Amino acid sequence: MVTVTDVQTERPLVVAIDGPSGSGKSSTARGVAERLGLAYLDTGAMYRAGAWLVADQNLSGPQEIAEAVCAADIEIGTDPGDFWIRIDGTDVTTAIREPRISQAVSAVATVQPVRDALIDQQRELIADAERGIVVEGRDITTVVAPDAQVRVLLVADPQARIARREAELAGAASTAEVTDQVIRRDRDDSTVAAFTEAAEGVTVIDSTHLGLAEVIDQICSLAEKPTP
Ligand SMILES: Nc1ncnc2c1ncn2[C@@H]1O[C@H](COP(=O)(O)OP(=O)(O)OP(=O)(O)O)[C@@H](O)[C@H]1O
Ligand SMILES: Nc1ccn([C@H]2C[C@H](O)[C@@H](COP(=O)(O)O)O2)c(=O)n1
Repeated sequence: MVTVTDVQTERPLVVAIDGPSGSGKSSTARGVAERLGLAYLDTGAMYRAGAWLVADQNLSGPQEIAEAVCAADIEIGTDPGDFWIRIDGTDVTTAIREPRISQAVSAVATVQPVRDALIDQQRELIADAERGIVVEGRDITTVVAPDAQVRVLLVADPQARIARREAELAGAASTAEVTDQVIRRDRDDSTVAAFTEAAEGVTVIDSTHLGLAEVIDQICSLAEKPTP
């Protein structure tokens, strides 16, 4: 296996991708990781696993949520071709994508002790990725890995993001529910993570009128000339 390193520092390559809901972060990050032979970390899935646990145990309030999620054992796969996630030994790979979890996840992701615990774990996973990694979420370019050699804010118009999510859910949620999952969720999530504007040094890619392959091409081009 070839190891992708930043030639100037010999650090394994880290590609950080942030953006609002439905902008294409997961699909793009997986595609970049597959093309460059890197690992892939879906940090949103970790918050979703926490939300699944909170729903499963019928918990409420920041204190109960923090106690349960911070004590939980979250294991996550980093192979872009074989994603899985477990919490306390239960496989929740499929369950975390249910609309009820999308609706509830911000209430977990906005609890600061939960963020602190998951950010620590995310940094450990990045440090362990010897062949380099693509990491996507809301605070990767700013908090989790601000020293990543490639930092991208992936955006798209709200109408495009809602339409993409509606197409993906294929009637499983109403337009009002999808709009809530995209617009209200971004509003809540942006109270704890800065993904509505690019931080200094972060490249903005607007995917509104770009196909998935074009976005992957653009990020792979950035990876060919990473910031030291
Ligand atoms: N450039 C693109 N053009 C058209 N459709 C796209 C593009 N990128 C992603 N999609 C589609 O849009 C939908 C949302 O993409 P994806 O799940 O990758 O977004 P996301 O930013 O990770 O969303 P979330 O943060 O809500 O999980 C998927 O159905 C995906 O196939
Ligand atoms: N780094 C991150 C990643 C995700 N979140 C929150 C925001 C989302 O509502 C939720 C699920 O993420 P998704 O799977 O939709 O990308 O997790 C966050 O706060 N920070």
